[in-house]
Amino acid sequence: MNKQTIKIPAELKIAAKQAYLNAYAPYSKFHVGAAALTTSGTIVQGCNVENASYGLTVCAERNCISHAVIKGEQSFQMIVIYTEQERMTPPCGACRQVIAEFFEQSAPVIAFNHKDQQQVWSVAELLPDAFTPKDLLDI
Ligand SMILES: O=c1ccn([C@H]2C[C@H](O)[C@@H](CO)O2)c(=O)[nH]1
Ligand SMILES: [Zn+2]
Repeated sequence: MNKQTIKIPAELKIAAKQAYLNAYAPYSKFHVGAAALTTSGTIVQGCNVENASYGLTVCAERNCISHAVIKGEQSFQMIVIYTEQERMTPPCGACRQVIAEFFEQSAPVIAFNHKDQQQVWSVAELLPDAFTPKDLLDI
């Protein structure tokens, strides 16, 4: 994965922005949209969904991946995360673990904002030496 040459489909960014509009974040007011491109080329969306019991909040990235799994998609090319923050929003630790379950180590995770600034990480950069299905092979 070359961060300079990675091609992000315009539709993927549009999908993340659209999901952002549905974020349910009355407590933090921190709205997040995500969209993932599956290996088969389809786009799935997610937004953060908070709860009055704060700890039950689910992030946009994990909702996006679960949404894909529900649709029968378990393999991905990339995921984009949209916020309207000056600082690009990286996935939290829980989301990094779930991303590592389904994405190649070299797959790009792209954060972008309303000014179309962006930051790209590989899955391996976000979660080096991740615990993944390969670590369960001995049981
Ligand atoms: O990458 C991130 C970071 C945070 N959040 C959500 C969780 C919570 O609803 C709010 C503030 O943490 O933003 C996401 O959805 N994705
Ligand atoms: Zn998260």
